[in-house]
Amino acid sequence: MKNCLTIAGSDCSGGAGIQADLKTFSALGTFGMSVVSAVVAENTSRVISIQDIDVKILEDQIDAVFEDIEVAAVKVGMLPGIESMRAVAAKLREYRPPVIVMDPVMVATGGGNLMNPEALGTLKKELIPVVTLLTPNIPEVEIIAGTGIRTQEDMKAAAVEIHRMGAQNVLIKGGHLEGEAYDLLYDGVNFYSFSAERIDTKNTHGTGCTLSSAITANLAKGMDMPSAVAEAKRYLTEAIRHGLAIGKGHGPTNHFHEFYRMN
Ligand SMILES: Nc1ncnc2c1ncn2[C@@H]1O[C@H](COP(=O)(O)OP(=O)(O)OP(=O)(O)O)[C@@H](O)[C@H]1O
Ligand SMILES: Cc1ncc(CO)c(N)n1
Repeated sequence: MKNCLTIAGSDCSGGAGIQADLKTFSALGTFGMSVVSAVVAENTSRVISIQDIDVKILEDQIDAVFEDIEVAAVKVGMLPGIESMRAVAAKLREYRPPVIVMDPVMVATGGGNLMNPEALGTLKKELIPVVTLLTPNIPEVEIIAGTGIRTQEDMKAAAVEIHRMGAQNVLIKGGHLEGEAYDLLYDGVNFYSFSAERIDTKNTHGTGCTLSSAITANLAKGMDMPSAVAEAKRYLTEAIRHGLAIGKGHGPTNHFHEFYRMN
């Protein structure tokens, strides 16, 4: 079995963050481990408050995993500010895991800032250059690349720009655009399109976390990048289709739908 590590925030309501990542890692047959970067008091409707984890114990958690266990792939999710970004970037440079997938989480589905906007420069300078794959949504692309995104051509241009910043691969998620659920992968040479039907639901809490951790698990299992993304998207689409009407706001994705188990 391959071992996957998520470095991310805790969502006490279980739909996003490390909780979504660990459920996905398990559902896809990998062994999941987690380093907590922040504790977020949130639910399907709102973010109440956030406590950043002290940098020392953030670093110690990463050391605890890497000094003892072989890590096939790392997923990085919410990093709340400059200090946590610097610490994680330094540890990733030190331990050099074979795969690093980063979801540059900025805002929760139900609203609420999860990243200090002042950390944008650190994200660009220290983290983007070390990642195997960056998986921004449209608003995150607009902030990172500094351009408005309305069309698939805009997505292509922004993917090239983010690749230039140092990300080996870029997957721009089109969930925030209208029409089909269209995502675009760029590996520095080729573009790959991934389309799925848009499911009419408000239960989309944790979709981004689920997709990036599914890609991480698939890469850990040895798939190439386009296959890992295609399979993860298939998993996610079914997890949304069977999404759970839990809570009063955006319910979570469902990791135990029959479709995926049977396939
Ligand atoms: N209603 C939907 N039906 C099908 N696929 C969807 C739907 N909404 C989003 N997706 C897909 O879910 C993935 C996540 O996309 P999105 O752009 O919503 O990311 P995100 O904003 O980072 O997610 P999160 O809500 O977790 O923050 C993408 O593959 C996107 O195409
Ligand atoms: C902890 C955490 N990470 C990521 C997201 C993105 O939806 C969230 N809502 N909460």
